[in-house]
Amino acid sequence: MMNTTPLAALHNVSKVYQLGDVPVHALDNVSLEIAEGELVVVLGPSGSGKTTTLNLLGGLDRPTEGRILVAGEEISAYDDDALTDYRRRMVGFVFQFFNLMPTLTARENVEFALELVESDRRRITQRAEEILAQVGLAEIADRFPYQMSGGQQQRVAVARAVAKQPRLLLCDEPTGNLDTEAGRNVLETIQSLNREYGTTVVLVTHNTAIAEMADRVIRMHDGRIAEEHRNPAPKPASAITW
Ligand SMILES: Nc1ncnc2c1ncn2[C@@H]1O[C@H](COP(=O)(O)OP(=O)(O)OP(=O)(O)O)[C@@H](O)[C@H]1O
Repeated sequence: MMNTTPLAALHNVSKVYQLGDVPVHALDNVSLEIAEGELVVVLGPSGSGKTTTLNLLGGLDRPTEGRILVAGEEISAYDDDALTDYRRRMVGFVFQFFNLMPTLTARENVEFALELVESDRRRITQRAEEILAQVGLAEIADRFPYQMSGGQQQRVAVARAVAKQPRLLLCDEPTGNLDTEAGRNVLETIQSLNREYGTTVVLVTHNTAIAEMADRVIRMHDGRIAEEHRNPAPKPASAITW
């Protein structure tokens, strides 16, 4: 049984960016609930508000209007320090461009992220080892990013994001810079973390094929939710192609 209290909720959220004198309505009165353990794919054309939604959920930005609640915390009311603390405790991010530290190995990239939330050196080492094995990278843990394929780098980025066991994993176009096979591998990794650990995932993309792996699909258009449906039989990521 799914918990009925949503893990995350947007209530009548609007976001207006000011471009000089011109207001840009990135989100227009969006309401949305995300259940704990759900894997949600957000689709939509460029400029429809996908990244804005993700950034608001992740506490990288604040709404102009409306409320955002995550795990009972009203993050839209938080100041900068509280938001930083929220991101550290609750959120893992994966971006299109892997954003690994080029001078650190895969293992060190993961350990570096863990150091922000954990001080026990032994636990950091252990946890990094464990998560790299889980995403199938144990053998290349001591390589630097330039010694890895794009897909491997993105899996390190996923490992880094989930090492601290965040409640929410937010992925912005995680396969956008990868070929189909490497992209599929990354999606398999994300799906297995969702299935095995119940990590709630929100994945933003304009690749409609990826929607097949979702529990729920949300389509955005012009800063609004244009359509939303539950997927009765989500596909294993391994079966997706584009
Ligand atoms: N920091 C900002 N300053 C001004 N305008 C912004 C800013 N961020 C986003 N916007 C505008 O808000 C709207 C929504 O942008 P958003 O990035 O959320 O769309 P998106 O659906 O993620 O698009 P893409 O697929 O291209 O990433 C766009 O019109 C964009 O130009």
